[in-house]
Amino acid sequence: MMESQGLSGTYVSPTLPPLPRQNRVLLNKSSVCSRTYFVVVMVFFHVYIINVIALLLYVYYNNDPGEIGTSGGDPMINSDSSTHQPPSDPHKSPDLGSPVKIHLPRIEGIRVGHIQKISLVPNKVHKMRTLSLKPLLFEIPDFLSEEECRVVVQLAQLKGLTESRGEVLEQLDLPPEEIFNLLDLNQDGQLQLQEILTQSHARDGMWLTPENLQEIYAGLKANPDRNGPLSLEEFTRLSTRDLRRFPAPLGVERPQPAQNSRHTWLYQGEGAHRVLQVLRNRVTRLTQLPPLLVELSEPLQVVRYEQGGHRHAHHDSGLVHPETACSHTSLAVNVSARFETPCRYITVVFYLNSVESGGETTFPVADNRTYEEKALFQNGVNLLDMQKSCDKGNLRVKPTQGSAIFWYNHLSDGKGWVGELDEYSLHGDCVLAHGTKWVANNWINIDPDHQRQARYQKLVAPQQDDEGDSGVGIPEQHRDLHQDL
Ligand SMILES: O=C(O)CCC(=O)C(=O)O
Ligand SMILES: [Fe+2]
Repeated sequence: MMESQGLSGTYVSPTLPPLPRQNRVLLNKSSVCSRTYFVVVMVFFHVYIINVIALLLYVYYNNDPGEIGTSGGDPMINSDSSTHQPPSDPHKSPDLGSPVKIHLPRIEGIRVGHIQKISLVPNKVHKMRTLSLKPLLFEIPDFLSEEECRVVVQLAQLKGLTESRGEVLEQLDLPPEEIFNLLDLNQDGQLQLQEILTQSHARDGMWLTPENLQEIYAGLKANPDRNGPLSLEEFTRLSTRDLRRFPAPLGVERPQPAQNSRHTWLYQGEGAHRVLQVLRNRVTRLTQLPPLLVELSEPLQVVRYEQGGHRHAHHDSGLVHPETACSHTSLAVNVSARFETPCRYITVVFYLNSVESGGETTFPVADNRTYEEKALFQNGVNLLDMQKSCDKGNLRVKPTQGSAIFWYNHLSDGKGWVGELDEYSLHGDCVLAHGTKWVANNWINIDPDHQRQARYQKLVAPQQDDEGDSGVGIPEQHRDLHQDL
């Protein structure tokens, strides 16, 4: 009884005889235990507090107002949840010496046929329709007024149009070793499948026909591992015959001029014709991109096609690869990359007149379940060839005066910046059956390498850079109401 009192009680009556030694030891042990318990609890408590503080700091720095390349907060005010809000990510830009948060707004397509109301000009509501999700492609009827279309065409005529580079048929009279060497991008002495596939993305410089590529592709597939690589010896055996320039098919002796178009470039910056400046601002509102990114992009390209004119399927932008640099940033940032590509995040096409027959812009693989190079050349059909296969593509847009279409040539990188080339953005321009077709291309150039873009901006637009908001935030008056119907 006494023992149990001594063990469990905190105070021991002074009138009671001293506790046996063993019990005293037990008492001491008990107080040590409670101290240890207290220390452990305190340690946990502190760790918990530190975690909470770290979390708060993380949230704080992730919500810091952006600098270069940011949209400056809510990029697009939308009536419902259809607005894409890319997750934020703090990027360090050593050249700018400050953490930079990048949010490129990206308009959501929701589903094919979805219509959003957009406010682009005062007292007018435009309806923007989703044409495809892969690529993310929209059509905006009446984007330009008849008068604006007329002014753009006349300004182009005033400036003068030059012959667009035709696609020529020419036998390649280079020795196979040299062709092999040109194709061997990584210079490892072997041809990998990826190196051949890369060729099919090439734009104007395309110099092998799809048939040539198919032949080499078949050779790679025929190799024991079914995927190449090809040695020079194997390549020589395979392709010494009939290497021709794109897009003339083998056996064609006297091809028609393939493109039959003329073009010019119209500057849209300060001092340019009011209509051109207005159109540029409208594109900024449409895309919701930071104005500076739009301002620093290529001028407006105006193209006139005559009867028979067309453009084979191509990508407007290039593959994102460590070996490639963007044309617009390469000089400014002095990079020494092996290849240069126009980094066109977005293409906006304005139709300046209506076309009766032919001349559609076509997206051969839009919304296909998968994208496979070899699916472009199947059953004797070459989906890249607009002279033969225009009607075989998945989607065609008829040019209607004043309409605009726009699409993203790149995917998002998942952090709010420009990611990989969207291969589904492959498009071409069908043969114009008769008459004339006038279009304008507004390309928005953004380097997928954010640091290169930031350095470029710092160089070409230093004032805006120093102003804090970098001139790339969306001005209040540019914020649109995008409303889904
Ligand atoms: O004219 C068209 O419809 C599209 C033109 C085009 O894709 C281009 O010039 O890159
Ligand atoms: Fe194009």
